Amino acid sequence: MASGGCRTEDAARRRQPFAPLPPSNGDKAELFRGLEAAIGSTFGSDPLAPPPNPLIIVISGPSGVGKDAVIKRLQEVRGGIHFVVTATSRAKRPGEVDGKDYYFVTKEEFLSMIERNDLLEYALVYGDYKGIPKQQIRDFMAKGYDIVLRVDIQGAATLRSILGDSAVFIFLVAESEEALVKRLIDRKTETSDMLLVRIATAREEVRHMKNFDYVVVNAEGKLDESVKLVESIIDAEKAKVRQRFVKI
Ligand SMILES: Nc1ncnc2c1ncn2[C@@H]1O[C@H](COP(=O)(O)OP(=O)(O)OP(=O)(O)O)[C@@H](O)[C@H]1O
Repeated sequence: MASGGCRTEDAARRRQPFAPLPPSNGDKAELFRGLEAAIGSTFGSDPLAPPPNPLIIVISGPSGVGKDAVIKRLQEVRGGIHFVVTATSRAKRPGEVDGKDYYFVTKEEFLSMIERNDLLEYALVYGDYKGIPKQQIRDFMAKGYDIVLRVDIQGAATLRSILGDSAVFIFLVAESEEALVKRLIDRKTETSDMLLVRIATAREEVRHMKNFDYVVVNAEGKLDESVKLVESIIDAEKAKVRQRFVKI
Protein backbone atom coordinates (compact mmCIF):
# COMPACT_ATOMS: atom_id res chain seq x y z
CA MET A 1 0.00 0.00 0.00
CA ALA A 2 1.31 3.46 -0.84
CA SER A 3 2.13 5.63 2.18
CA GLY A 4 0.56 9.08 2.34
CA GLY A 5 2.59 12.22 1.60
CA CYS A 6 3.08 14.58 4.52
CA ARG A 7 3.44 18.33 4.02
CA THR A 8 5.31 19.80 6.93
CA GLU A 9 5.17 23.42 5.89
CA ASP A 10 2.28 25.38 4.52
CA ALA A 11 3.33 26.88 1.13
CA ALA A 12 1.56 30.14 1.95
CA ARG A 13 3.61 30.64 5.11
CA ARG A 14 6.89 30.30 3.20
CA ARG A 15 6.05 33.25 0.91
CA GLN A 16 7.22 36.80 1.44
CA PRO A 17 4.59 38.89 3.18
CA PHE A 18 2.39 40.74 0.67
CA ALA A 19 2.00 44.50 0.45
CA PRO A 20 -1.24 45.51 2.15
CA LEU A 21 -4.44 45.55 0.04
CA PRO A 22 -6.37 48.83 -0.15
CA PRO A 23 -9.72 48.72 1.65
CA SER A 24 -12.39 47.16 -0.57
CA ASN A 25 -15.00 49.51 -2.02
CA GLY A 26 -16.71 46.85 -4.18
CA ASP A 27 -15.05 48.01 -7.42
CA LYS A 28 -13.77 44.90 -9.27
CA ALA A 29 -11.24 46.78 -11.43
CA GLU A 30 -9.80 48.46 -8.36
CA LEU A 31 -9.58 45.13 -6.54
CA PHE A 32 -7.77 43.66 -9.59
CA ARG A 33 -5.23 46.53 -9.60
CA GLY A 34 -4.91 46.27 -5.82
CA LEU A 35 -4.13 42.55 -6.11
CA GLU A 36 -1.50 43.30 -8.77
CA ALA A 37 0.08 45.93 -6.56
CA ALA A 38 0.02 43.60 -3.55
CA ILE A 39 1.62 40.71 -5.44
CA GLY A 40 4.17 43.04 -7.03
CA SER A 41 3.54 42.41 -10.75
CA THR A 42 0.81 42.62 -13.37
CA PHE A 43 -1.30 39.54 -14.16
CA GLY A 44 -0.30 38.12 -17.54
CA SER A 45 -2.84 37.20 -20.22
CA ASP A 46 -0.63 34.57 -21.88
CA PRO A 47 -2.11 31.04 -21.87
CA LEU A 48 -0.93 29.10 -18.82
CA ALA A 49 -0.72 25.84 -20.81
CA PRO A 50 1.96 25.72 -23.50
CA PRO A 51 0.71 25.15 -27.08
CA PRO A 52 0.53 21.40 -27.75
CA ASN A 53 3.09 19.88 -30.09
CA PRO A 54 1.89 18.53 -33.44
CA LEU A 55 1.39 14.78 -33.27
CA ILE A 56 2.27 11.92 -35.53
CA ILE A 57 -0.55 9.40 -35.30
CA VAL A 58 0.18 5.99 -36.75
CA ILE A 59 -2.96 4.01 -37.55
CA SER A 60 -2.57 0.33 -38.23
CA GLY A 61 -4.50 -2.90 -37.98
CA PRO A 62 -5.39 -6.00 -39.94
CA SER A 63 -6.57 -5.81 -43.52
CA GLY A 64 -10.24 -4.89 -43.85
CA VAL A 65 -10.59 -3.61 -40.29
CA GLY A 66 -11.54 -0.15 -41.53
CA LYS A 67 -8.33 1.90 -41.50
CA ASP A 68 -9.22 3.85 -44.63
CA ALA A 69 -12.82 4.33 -43.52
CA VAL A 70 -11.79 5.66 -40.09
CA ILE A 71 -9.15 8.01 -41.52
CA LYS A 72 -11.48 9.31 -44.21
CA ARG A 73 -14.18 10.09 -41.63
CA LEU A 74 -11.64 11.59 -39.23
CA GLN A 75 -10.55 14.03 -41.93
CA GLU A 76 -14.17 14.98 -42.53
CA VAL A 77 -14.96 15.71 -38.89
CA ARG A 78 -11.70 17.20 -37.69
CA GLY A 79 -9.54 19.97 -39.10
CA GLY A 80 -5.80 20.33 -38.68
CA ILE A 81 -5.09 16.75 -39.75
CA HIS A 82 -2.84 15.86 -42.64
CA PHE A 83 -3.06 12.34 -43.99
CA VAL A 84 0.28 11.62 -45.58
CA VAL A 85 0.20 10.78 -49.26
CA THR A 86 2.44 7.80 -49.91
CA ALA A 87 4.95 7.74 -52.76
CA THR A 88 4.81 4.67 -54.98
CA SER A 89 6.62 3.32 -58.00
CA ARG A 90 3.56 1.44 -59.23
CA ALA A 91 1.70 2.62 -62.29
CA LYS A 92 -1.30 4.87 -61.83
CA ARG A 93 -4.64 3.05 -62.10
CA PRO A 94 -7.56 4.63 -63.93
CA GLY A 95 -9.27 7.18 -61.71
CA GLU A 96 -6.30 7.64 -59.38
CA VAL A 97 -5.02 11.17 -58.92
CA ASP A 98 -1.32 11.99 -58.51
CA GLY A 99 -0.74 13.79 -55.20
CA LYS A 100 -4.10 12.64 -53.82
CA ASP A 101 -4.13 8.85 -53.91
CA TYR A 102 -0.35 8.50 -54.19
CA TYR A 103 2.66 10.37 -55.47
CA PHE A 104 3.47 8.38 -58.56
CA VAL A 105 7.19 8.24 -59.27
CA THR A 106 9.35 6.02 -61.46
CA LYS A 107 11.35 3.19 -59.93
CA GLU A 108 14.53 5.19 -60.57
CA GLU A 109 13.10 8.22 -58.79
CA PHE A 110 12.03 6.02 -55.88
CA LEU A 111 15.50 4.49 -55.62
CA SER A 112 17.09 7.93 -55.52
CA MET A 113 14.62 8.94 -52.78
CA ILE A 114 15.89 5.96 -50.77
CA GLU A 115 19.46 6.96 -51.57
CA ARG A 116 18.88 10.54 -50.37
CA ASN A 117 17.24 9.28 -47.15
CA ASP A 118 14.06 11.12 -48.13
CA LEU A 119 11.75 8.39 -46.83
CA LEU A 120 10.72 7.75 -43.26
CA GLU A 121 9.82 4.14 -44.05
CA TYR A 122 9.46 2.20 -47.26
CA ALA A 123 8.62 -1.30 -48.43
CA LEU A 124 8.63 -3.35 -51.57
CA VAL A 125 5.09 -4.69 -51.94
CA TYR A 126 4.44 -7.17 -54.75
CA GLY A 127 7.28 -5.66 -56.80
CA ASP A 128 6.26 -2.03 -56.24
CA TYR A 129 7.88 0.40 -53.84
CA LYS A 130 5.78 2.35 -51.37
CA GLY A 131 7.19 4.89 -48.92
CA ILE A 132 6.46 7.82 -46.65
CA PRO A 133 8.10 11.08 -47.78
CA LYS A 134 9.74 12.89 -44.84
CA GLN A 135 9.51 16.38 -46.33
CA GLN A 136 5.73 16.23 -46.53
CA ILE A 137 5.58 15.45 -42.81
CA ARG A 138 8.02 18.26 -41.98
CA ASP A 139 6.10 20.80 -44.08
CA PHE A 140 2.72 20.03 -42.50
CA MET A 141 4.07 19.79 -38.96
CA ALA A 142 5.67 23.20 -39.41
CA LYS A 143 2.18 24.52 -40.22
CA GLY A 144 0.87 22.98 -36.99
CA TYR A 145 -0.93 20.01 -38.53
CA ASP A 146 -1.20 16.65 -36.84
CA ILE A 147 0.04 13.92 -39.13
CA VAL A 148 -1.81 10.66 -39.74
CA LEU A 149 0.06 7.72 -41.19
CA ARG A 150 -1.68 4.56 -42.34
CA VAL A 151 0.63 1.57 -42.37
CA ASP A 152 0.40 -2.20 -42.19
CA ILE A 153 1.54 -4.00 -39.06
CA GLN A 154 5.12 -4.44 -40.28
CA GLY A 155 5.26 -0.78 -41.23
CA ALA A 156 4.06 0.12 -37.74
CA ALA A 157 6.83 -2.01 -36.21
CA THR A 158 9.43 -0.24 -38.36
CA LEU A 159 8.01 3.17 -37.45
CA ARG A 160 8.05 2.25 -33.75
CA SER A 161 11.75 1.41 -34.02
CA ILE A 162 12.41 4.76 -35.75
CA LEU A 163 10.06 7.04 -33.78
CA GLY A 164 9.86 5.22 -30.44
CA ASP A 165 7.47 6.97 -28.08
CA SER A 166 7.59 10.24 -30.00
CA ALA A 167 4.56 9.16 -32.08
CA VAL A 168 1.14 7.82 -31.08
CA PHE A 169 0.40 4.28 -32.25
CA ILE A 170 -3.24 3.26 -32.61
CA PHE A 171 -4.26 -0.32 -33.35
CA LEU A 172 -7.62 -0.74 -35.02
CA VAL A 173 -9.48 -4.02 -34.49
CA ALA A 174 -12.89 -5.42 -35.34
CA GLU A 175 -15.06 -6.46 -32.40
CA SER A 176 -14.33 -10.11 -33.16
CA GLU A 177 -12.57 -12.32 -35.67
CA GLU A 178 -15.99 -13.38 -36.95
CA ALA A 179 -16.96 -9.76 -37.64
CA LEU A 180 -13.71 -9.10 -39.48
CA VAL A 181 -14.18 -12.12 -41.75
CA LYS A 182 -17.76 -11.09 -42.55
CA ARG A 183 -16.60 -7.56 -43.38
CA LEU A 184 -13.90 -8.84 -45.70
CA ILE A 185 -16.40 -11.11 -47.46
CA ASP A 186 -18.87 -8.22 -47.83
CA ARG A 187 -16.20 -5.95 -49.30
CA LYS A 188 -15.98 -8.32 -52.31
CA THR A 189 -12.51 -7.15 -53.30
CA GLU A 190 -10.73 -10.49 -52.86
CA THR A 191 -10.83 -13.97 -54.29
CA SER A 192 -11.44 -16.81 -51.79
CA ASP A 193 -7.72 -17.66 -51.78
CA MET A 194 -6.75 -14.06 -51.10
CA LEU A 195 -9.37 -13.91 -48.35
CA LEU A 196 -7.84 -16.94 -46.67
CA VAL A 197 -4.39 -15.35 -46.72
CA ARG A 198 -5.72 -12.04 -45.34
CA ILE A 199 -7.67 -13.77 -42.56
CA ALA A 200 -4.73 -15.98 -41.53
CA THR A 201 -2.48 -12.90 -41.56
CA ALA A 202 -5.01 -10.92 -39.51
CA ARG A 203 -5.09 -13.66 -36.86
CA GLU A 204 -1.31 -13.41 -36.54
CA GLU A 205 -1.31 -9.61 -36.63
CA VAL A 206 -3.65 -9.16 -33.68
CA ARG A 207 -0.81 -10.47 -31.50
CA HIS A 208 1.11 -7.27 -32.28
CA MET A 209 -1.43 -5.15 -30.43
CA LYS A 210 0.81 -5.02 -27.38
CA ASN A 211 3.32 -2.84 -29.27
CA PHE A 212 0.74 -0.07 -29.67
CA ASP A 213 -0.31 2.74 -27.32
CA TYR A 214 -4.06 2.51 -27.88
CA VAL A 215 -6.55 0.01 -29.26
CA VAL A 216 -9.74 1.18 -30.97
CA VAL A 217 -12.53 -1.29 -31.70
CA ASN A 218 -14.16 -0.46 -35.02
CA ALA A 219 -17.40 -2.39 -34.51
CA GLU A 220 -19.90 -3.13 -37.27
CA GLY A 221 -22.01 -0.05 -38.01
CA LYS A 222 -20.12 1.96 -35.36
CA LEU A 223 -17.68 3.88 -37.52
CA ASP A 224 -18.57 7.22 -35.94
CA GLU A 225 -17.91 5.86 -32.44
CA SER A 226 -14.48 4.61 -33.54
CA VAL A 227 -13.67 8.01 -35.01
CA LYS A 228 -14.84 9.72 -31.79
CA LEU A 229 -12.49 7.51 -29.78
CA VAL A 230 -9.59 8.38 -32.09
CA GLU A 231 -10.47 12.05 -31.59
CA SER A 232 -10.54 11.57 -27.82
CA ILE A 233 -7.09 10.01 -27.99
CA ILE A 234 -5.81 13.00 -29.95
CA ASP A 235 -7.44 15.41 -27.47
CA ALA A 236 -5.96 13.55 -24.49
CA GLU A 237 -2.52 13.58 -26.10
CA LYS A 238 -2.82 17.34 -26.59
CA ALA A 239 -3.64 17.77 -22.89
CA LYS A 240 -0.57 15.87 -21.71
CA VAL A 241 1.73 17.78 -19.41
CA ARG A 242 4.73 15.96 -20.85
CA GLN A 243 4.07 16.20 -24.58
CA ARG A 244 5.54 13.86 -27.12
CA PHE A 245 8.09 15.64 -29.25
CA VAL A 246 8.81 14.25 -32.66
CA LYS A 247 11.63 15.22 -34.99
CA ILE A 248 11.77 13.83 -38.53
N1 LIG B 1 -17.45 0.26 -38.53
C1 LIG B 1 -17.74 -0.27 -39.71
N2 LIG B 1 -18.91 -0.88 -39.92
C2 LIG B 1 -19.22 -1.42 -41.11
N3 LIG B 1 -18.41 -1.44 -42.17
C3 LIG B 1 -17.21 -0.85 -42.04
C4 LIG B 1 -16.80 -0.25 -40.81
N4 LIG B 1 -15.55 0.25 -40.98
C5 LIG B 1 -15.20 -0.04 -42.25
N5 LIG B 1 -16.19 -0.70 -42.89
C6 LIG B 1 -16.17 -1.24 -44.25
O1 LIG B 1 -15.30 -2.36 -44.23
C7 LIG B 1 -14.57 -2.44 -45.45
C8 LIG B 1 -13.07 -2.41 -45.14
O2 LIG B 1 -12.72 -1.13 -44.70
P1 LIG B 1 -11.39 -0.38 -45.18
O3 LIG B 1 -11.19 -0.56 -46.65
O4 LIG B 1 -11.45 0.98 -44.62
O5 LIG B 1 -10.34 -1.29 -44.39
P2 LIG B 1 -8.75 -1.20 -44.38
O6 LIG B 1 -8.32 -1.56 -43.00
O7 LIG B 1 -8.32 0.12 -44.91
O8 LIG B 1 -8.41 -2.40 -45.38
P3 LIG B 1 -7.04 -2.75 -46.20
O9 LIG B 1 -5.92 -2.79 -45.19
O10 LIG B 1 -7.32 -4.09 -46.79
O11 LIG B 1 -6.90 -1.66 -47.23
C9 LIG B 1 -15.02 -1.29 -46.31
O12 LIG B 1 -16.01 -1.75 -47.19
C10 LIG B 1 -15.59 -0.30 -45.29
O13 LIG B 1 -16.56 0.54 -45.85
